[in-house]
Parts: sequence; structure tokens; C-alpha cells
Amino acid sequence: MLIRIPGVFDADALARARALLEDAPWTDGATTAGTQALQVKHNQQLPVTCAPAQALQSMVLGALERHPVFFSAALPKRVFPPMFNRYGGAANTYGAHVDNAIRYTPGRGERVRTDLSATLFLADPSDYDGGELVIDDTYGEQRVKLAAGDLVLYPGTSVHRVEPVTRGVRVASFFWIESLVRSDEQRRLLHDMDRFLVHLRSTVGETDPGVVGLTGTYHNLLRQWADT
Ligand SMILES: O=C(O)CCC(=O)C(=O)O
Ligand SMILES: [Fe+2]
Repeated sequence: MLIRIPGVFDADALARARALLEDAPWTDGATTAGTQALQVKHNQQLPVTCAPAQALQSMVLGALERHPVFFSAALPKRVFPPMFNRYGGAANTYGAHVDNAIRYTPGRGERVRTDLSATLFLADPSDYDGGELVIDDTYGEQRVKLAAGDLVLYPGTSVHRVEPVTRGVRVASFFWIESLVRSDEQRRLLHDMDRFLVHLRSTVGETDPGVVGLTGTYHNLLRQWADT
């Protein structure tokens, strides 16, 4: 299941991010691909240790921490340090692949199981043609091209690709999340319940016995399913 999370970056954050990305030392994206993905990966990335990548990484992690919908949808246990990519010119596409199940955080070597994959779109969609993130979902193929600042979360198990960018440049942040709740289906149920509770709180109020009871049920389900 795909979840779109709007407004992870606001206009200020986008302007700062674009300025940092402009002067960044872009390199061949093939350096971090697994064996199969290597055959189809033709994009550029920022080296994780360069100053712009470090500054951008804190911006993305800070924005995620402040975003209640991200928390509710991903139930994050560990977030892989966000990376940054660019498609345009000769390096303009990433063919069909599945992300590695386990990633090791650079420097720390901590293991992150990639339950969820995420792309935070940083370029305005009117500034480039192509570049759709195409995800094989249980409901069929989903083509995703979001407004700058919006994020898509999708199951790490999905085959996905990025269509060739035929005009302009697509820049994005991409990363993975190990969730407290490994099952996509269970995580989805919890997120739906949380969304409906937010709605109920605003209509019937925080102290309504139904709201109190269902909030308890949400936490009790999370207690059953979370692997901390
Ligand atoms: O650029 C994107 O939206 C996705 C990148 C991707 O699939 C990857 O780096 O594994
Ligand atoms: Fe991928």
C-alpha cells in the first residue's frame, strides 16, 4: 500500500535544500547499488559524507520527526540516514529493481531492515518531464510524481523503477525505514485506525467514552504487534 504524505518540506526548507543540492559534488549512483540493481541504475547521488548531504540529512530527519502523519504511517523504529539522488541528462533513469532487505548505516554499521521505502520529492514536477516512480502494488502499477516537499511511502518488498527524465532535472531524497510493525497489513490497519480516531476526536471530542476506549484499543493492538 502506498501512502502519500504531503508537506514534509515547506517552501523555506525546499529553497534551502535546492541551494545545497545545486553546489553538491554529485557522483555516479552505481556506487551504492546491489548486484541486480547495478545493471539498471543510471542516476547520480551525493556521497553520504559530503557537507551538503550531511546538512540535508538533518533537515529531512528533523522534518520527519515533526510530522505526525509520518509517525502514524511508518511507526518508525530506525530510519536509514536519508540519501539524495538526481536524474537528468545521460544519468536519467533507474530500471526495475527491489531494494536490498538489509542496509548498513554508513559509519555506524547498524542494520536497518527495509520494511518501507521512501522518496521525498524535491523538484517541482513542472521543472522536468518523466521521472515517475512506478511501483508494482497489489492493486497494480502505481505511477507517482508528487509536488516538491511531498513524500511517498511504499512497501520495501515492491518492484519499482524511475522512468527516464527527458527534460530538466529530478532531485529527491530517498531512504528506508525499519518499522516497529513489520507487517504492511497490520501497519496499515493501525494507520487507518489512528486517522479515524483523529477525525472522531475533532467531532465528538477527546473525552467521549468511545474515543477513550478506541484509543486504548489502538495502543493495545500496537502493544500486540510492535517489535521494539
Ligand atoms: O529516486 C527514487 O524515487 C527511488 C530511488 C530508488 O529506488 C533507490 O535508490 O533504490
Ligand atoms: Fe529502489
